[in-house]
Amino acid sequence: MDSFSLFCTGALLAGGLYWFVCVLGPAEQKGKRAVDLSGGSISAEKVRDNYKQYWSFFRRPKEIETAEKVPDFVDTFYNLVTDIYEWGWGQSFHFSPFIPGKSHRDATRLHEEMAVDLIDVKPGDRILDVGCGVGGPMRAIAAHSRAKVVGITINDYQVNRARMHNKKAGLDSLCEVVCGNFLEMPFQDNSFDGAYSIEATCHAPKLEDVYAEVFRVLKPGSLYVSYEWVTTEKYRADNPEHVEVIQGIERGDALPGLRSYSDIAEAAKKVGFEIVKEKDLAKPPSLPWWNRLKMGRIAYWRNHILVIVLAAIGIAPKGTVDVHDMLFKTADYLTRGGDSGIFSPMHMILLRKPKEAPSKS
Ligand SMILES: C=C(CC[C@@H](C)[C@H]1CC[C@H]2C3=CC[C@H]4[C@H](C)[C@@H](O)CC[C@]4(C)[C@H]3CC[C@]12C)C(C)C
Ligand SMILES: C[S@@+](CC[C@H](N)C(=O)[O-])C[C@H]1O[C@@H](n2cnc3c(N)ncnc32)[C@H](O)[C@@H]1O
Repeated sequence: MDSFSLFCTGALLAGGLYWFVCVLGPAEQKGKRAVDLSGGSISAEKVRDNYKQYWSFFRRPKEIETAEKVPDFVDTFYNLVTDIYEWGWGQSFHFSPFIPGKSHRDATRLHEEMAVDLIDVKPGDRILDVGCGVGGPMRAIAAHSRAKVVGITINDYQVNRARMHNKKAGLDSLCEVVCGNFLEMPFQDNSFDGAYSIEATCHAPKLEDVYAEVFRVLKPGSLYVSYEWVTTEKYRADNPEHVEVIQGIERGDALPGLRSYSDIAEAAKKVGFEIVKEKDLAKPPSLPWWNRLKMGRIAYWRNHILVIVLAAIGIAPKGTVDVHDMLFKTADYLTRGGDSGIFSPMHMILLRKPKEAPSKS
């Protein structure tokens, strides 16, 4: 081959690689690039070990005996997945019903705005985002309601990402992010005018514990809405396929056991909330929330090849391939959970802290 052909071949290969990594890299355009994938606060050489520890802890979610260790492993999980989520999904780490003619971004925003509309807040109110991720919902909600949103997440890498995004969006005067455990929140009693949680309380080993904390920090008379991950009335514990799907969802999403839809209101009543409304937002006429996962399948294959290449050449931490592989399989379990109707990630419950404390008899 003469030097001109060699040059052309090299340029073509380099151009192709640039296109594959930097242009085609994200499943959709989000801001995080494939070349920036990291293990969150975990140093690159420890990513694989942390993944193995995570995996052996959550392998059999229903058999986790040490519930007090769950928040630490959930923290590890978010160190491992936060960059991949941002790269392949965006800044809002949740699902939303499919809306024909609307982009995923718009459908996501509408699902978030619905939460704050339900809790009836006024501009200037102080509201709590329980399990805020990197703050996608928080920013949409602050911009829509002009309320001041305080978010809490167990993962310090997410705190930094969220603060950076808030600043970039010019919303840092309305959005504050705190690193902490939602099972023991660093907030005063009766200090919030409202609260919401979007697909986050499913990480709590006992739902009552997180609901009790939200109850404590809310002002009397104020509202709390939660979008819960649940098994539906179609789930049969004696059906091996149902069990496989639910276990697959639990393992790949750091869940210490999914709850049944019928347990949610019970937990809320137990800590003193009044039930205002309860509705599975995934049910018809809503269109499938899992459409987006199905539509992304080819992109996830491409992403997997990209992650393998980036890890092989030392740009991404080695364990990223294992983490991506786990998410790839989890996407399939979630899709099967949606298709079969045995799982919902948006069982909505709207709760009120009573104005008067119930009298002790
Ligand atoms: C509420 C939770 C997270 C819900 C979703 C935001 C995430 C659940 C599964 C994730 C993903 C699966 C497949 C990934 C794909 C292989 C990769 O190439 C790009 C990112 C994914 C699409 C990733 C994105 C986020 C999820 C959809 C839980 C944890 C309680
Ligand atoms: C799936 S993400 C959802 C994030 C956000 N609500 C959204 O929709 O983008 C779950 C969030 O809950 C947080 N979380 C889980 N367990 C927690 C705990 N014990 N204390 C505080 N945050 C927790 C995680 O750190 C993560 O930010």
